[in-house]
Amino acid sequence: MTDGFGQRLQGVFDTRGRMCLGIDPHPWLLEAWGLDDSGAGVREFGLRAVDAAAGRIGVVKPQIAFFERHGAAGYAALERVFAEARDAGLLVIADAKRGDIGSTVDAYADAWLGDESPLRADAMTIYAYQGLGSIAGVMERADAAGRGLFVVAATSNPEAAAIQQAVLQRSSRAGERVAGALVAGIAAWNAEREGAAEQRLGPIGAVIGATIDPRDFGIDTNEAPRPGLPVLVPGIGFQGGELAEVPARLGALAAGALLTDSRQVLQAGPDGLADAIARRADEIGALDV
Ligand SMILES: O=C(O)c1cc(=O)[nH]c(=O)n1[C@@H]1O[C@H](COP(=O)(O)O)[C@@H](O)[C@H]1O
Repeated sequence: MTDGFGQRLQGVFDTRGRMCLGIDPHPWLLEAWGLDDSGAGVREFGLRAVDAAAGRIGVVKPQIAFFERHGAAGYAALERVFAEARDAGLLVIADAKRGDIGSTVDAYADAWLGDESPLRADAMTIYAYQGLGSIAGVMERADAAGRGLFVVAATSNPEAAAIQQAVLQRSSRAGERVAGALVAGIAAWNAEREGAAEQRLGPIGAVIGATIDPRDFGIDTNEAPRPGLPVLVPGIGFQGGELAEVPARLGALAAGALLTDSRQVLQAGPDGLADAIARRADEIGALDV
């Protein structure tokens, strides 16, 4: 049986550290890198980013939106970038942020997590605002395939708080905040799986931004879930999140933290990127988690 996503992510933490490079080919970055804003441009950008990450860190997170802007050519570029990343031994998180009724979201899972899909990644980002039950099938599929999910919980953008801090009315978790209930629900799902007791990290994780305090979102940071919860932490650097504050803010959840940085590192340009990644990875490696 193949290792689960949680075990593979833990293996990366132990050997390559906790940095994830976000691959976000913004038009202004393409220009700064001397590349066209085209399918060929985003492919070249993605391949150079993978090349710079390989051997230095363990995870990359292509932001699908910037490839999707180029239609079929953008998707062809993504397939190449994913394949190169896999060949380089990097874990790939497809930042696709999908969500819908269960039967539709299952098809998204086929696209991003299916063994035969050319777009298969090791994990994807997903929304559960149509109910955690709407992604129950995807959680099962991901786990069965040794892949993972990062469920959007408490995001880095300030305008998200109104919805993510709202208090649930009708649910077995009535009275809890949306983000806190999602995190608790995921942790409970991870814990109920067969073999969970032996695993340090579960397959289903949460997105918790570096710019916010998870306690404001009703997220329990005092008690470590068992198995541990993978936590994708965006928002450091360009969005103002302070790396040094992340361990204290996440508290008991810091053990599962994967810190992702896109623009601040990418703006070093193709020639400076490898050094910029190495510097950021060192800063992350020095954190007390
Ligand atoms: O899921 C994400 O990665 C994500 C969640 C979140 O709360 N905030 C957030 O910025 N992101 C993504 O993380 C990346 C952040 O990029 P930088 O701000 O350039 O580091 C973008 O691709 C965002 O779409």
